[in-house]
Amino acid sequence: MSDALIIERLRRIGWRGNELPADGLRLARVVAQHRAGYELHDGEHLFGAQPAGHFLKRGLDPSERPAVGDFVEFEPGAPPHIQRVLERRTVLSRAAAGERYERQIIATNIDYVLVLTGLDGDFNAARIERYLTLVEDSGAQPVVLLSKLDLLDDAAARLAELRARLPATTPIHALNGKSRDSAGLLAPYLKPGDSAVLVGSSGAGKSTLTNTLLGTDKLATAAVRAHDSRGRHTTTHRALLQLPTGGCLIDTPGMRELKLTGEEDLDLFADIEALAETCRFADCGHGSEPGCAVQRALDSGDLAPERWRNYLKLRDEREDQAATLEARLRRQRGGRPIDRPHGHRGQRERD
Ligand SMILES: Nc1nc2c(ncn2[C@@H]2O[C@H](COP(=O)(O)OP(=O)(O)OP(=O)(O)O)[C@@H](O)[C@H]2O)c(=O)[nH]1
Ligand SMILES: [Zn+2]
Repeated sequence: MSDALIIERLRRIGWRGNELPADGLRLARVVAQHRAGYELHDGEHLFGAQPAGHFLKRGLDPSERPAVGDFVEFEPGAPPHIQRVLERRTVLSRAAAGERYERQIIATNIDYVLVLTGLDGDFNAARIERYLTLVEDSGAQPVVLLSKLDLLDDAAARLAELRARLPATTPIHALNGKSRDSAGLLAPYLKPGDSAVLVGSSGAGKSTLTNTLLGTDKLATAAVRAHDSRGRHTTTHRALLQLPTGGCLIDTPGMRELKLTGEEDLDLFADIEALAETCRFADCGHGSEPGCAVQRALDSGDLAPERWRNYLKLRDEREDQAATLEARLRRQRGGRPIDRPHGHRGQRERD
């Protein structure tokens, strides 16, 4: 097979390089990771592969191992062995569950993260904000999609609420996931060579929209359904979908239950942080302290209680993760406490 054809196939699944590997190695993209190994795609075929021995060394930073979305060099064989991970363009990650603080990669080399929420009863602007926090710093561009527009008489109020909360640079599209028009609307995010992931809670309409993007009919929706042991319907795993627009959609189960990494900025809540800076006491708990700017703003209605709760939740999550990290560092240092820069006690009036 000619190099030109190999390159053309790799372009279809998002490869942007120019040079094919030498030394008998070949290029492919990681589209799934299982306990038993990896699934790779070369733009034409899907096949299994194993990581080379050096990826299994204890103590290796997990982020150095192949992850979904990676372009990798592999040695053909039975089975093929992944030798090297190419440099990542973007990295979506989250805090790994468990007692050790670790970043876990969800997907790499993603250009657009399509955050899907139903405009119906499921609508929750705070949750959308949390999803966006996860995308921040990944290098990928978030796009907010609101499905089930056709079920609402008037979505203007919900759209306005969301527009006011999100950064002006974040696109928001309300759509009907069942309508062909939606494929046209989203085409700019699914151009040839671009990779997108679709995230959103169960029932938001991910499968419906995916089928619309694929241009397949209702039959296909049924075909991708399966029943798990508890009889619930689940979406069977189709790791990489090549779309008619030339882009590809990576569907990874890891995107389904997103958790914050503790490393994101609280940028979306910069106004609240600025407000809290104006409390009389520097270490104000924003409860019943005199001169609390947050309580004042809540009383006057300048700060919506829901937004304040959402901010606290996000902050607590980050603090939990920081505490876990600190405990680990302390264990590593043989139990000695770590100097804390903000270790003051009691109330300290601002000067
Ligand atoms: N009217 C209307 N119904 C929609 C729309 N999008 C999805 N639905 C319906 O909402 C229900 C859930 O949609 P799915 O596509 O299965 O949702 P999902 O996000 O894939 O859900 P999981 O597979 O559980 O993760 C289905 O009955 C769809 O037909 C929409 O834009 N308009
Ligand atoms: Zn306060």
